[in-house]
Amino acid sequence: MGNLDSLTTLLDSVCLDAVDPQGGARRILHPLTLEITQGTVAVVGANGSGKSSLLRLIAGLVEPSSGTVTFAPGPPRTGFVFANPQAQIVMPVVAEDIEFSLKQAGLARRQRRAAALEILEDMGLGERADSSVYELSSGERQKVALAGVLAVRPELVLADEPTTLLDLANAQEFQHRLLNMEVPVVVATHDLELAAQAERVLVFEGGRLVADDEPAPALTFYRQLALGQHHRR
Ligand SMILES: Nc1ncnc2c1ncn2[C@@H]1O[C@H](COP(=O)(O)OP(=O)(O)OP(=O)(O)O)[C@@H](O)[C@H]1O
Repeated sequence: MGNLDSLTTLLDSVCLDAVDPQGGARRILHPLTLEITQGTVAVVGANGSGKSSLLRLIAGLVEPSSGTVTFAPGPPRTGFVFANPQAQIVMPVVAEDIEFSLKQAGLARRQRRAAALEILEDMGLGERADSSVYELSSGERQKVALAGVLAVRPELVLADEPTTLLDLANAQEFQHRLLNMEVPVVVATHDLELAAQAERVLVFEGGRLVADDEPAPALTFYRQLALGQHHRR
C-alpha cells in the first residue's frame, strides 16, 4: 500500500445480523456509517454492545449483512490482537511463532529469524525466544501474540481487550505502544483509562453507536449511560 498517512476505513450503512437457532434474525449492529482515519480510536460499551463485532467487520472476519466496509487507498495489512492469545499463537516455540507470522507476511526465510529476535528483544522477550509457548505465563503469551502482530508491520491495528492478561507495568507499556503507533488503531476496551488516552472514543449500546467524540465528553456520556443516570430523549 502507498501512503500510510492516508488510510481511511469507511463503514457505509453497515448492519450485522445473526441467525438464531430458530431461524430468526437478531440484529447485532444497527445501521452504522463511520469513517476511521489516523490515530487511536477506543471503542467502549457494555458487554454484548457490539464492540468485537465492529472489529471483526473491519478485519473482514465477518461480512456485513448489508452495507459496505471499504478502505482508501486500498485494503491494509491488518493486525488483529485478540483478548485471548491462544487464538493467535500457532507454533509451539516463541520465535517460531513470530517467524510464522513473518512467513505469512512474505518475508524471506533467511531474514525471519533475525527479524523475530529483534521484535522479541524489543518486547522484553529476547530470553524466551526458544521457550515453549506452553511454559509462558498468560501475560507473556499475550506479549508473544502482540509481537507476532507488530512484527508484520500492520497498516491498521485492531485490538480486542488486549491488556486483560497483562500486569500493570506490561499493560502500561502495551498502551504506550498502541497509542504511539504510526498507523490507525481501533481498540475495544473496558479500560477507561486507556480509552481516555485515545484521540477518539466510540460508545456502543445495544449494537448502536450512541456517541462518537473526544474522550472526555464521550466517557462522561458512557459513565452516565452505564450507571443509569442518562435519560434518553
Ligand atoms: N455469530 C454470532 N451469532 C449470534 N450472536 C452473536 C454472534 N456474534 C455476536 N453475537 C452477539 O452479538 C452481541 C454483540 O457481541 P460482541 O461480541 O460484539 O459484544 P462486545 O461489545 O464485544 O461484548 P464484550 O464486552 O462482552 O466483549 C452479543 O449479544 C453477542 O452474543
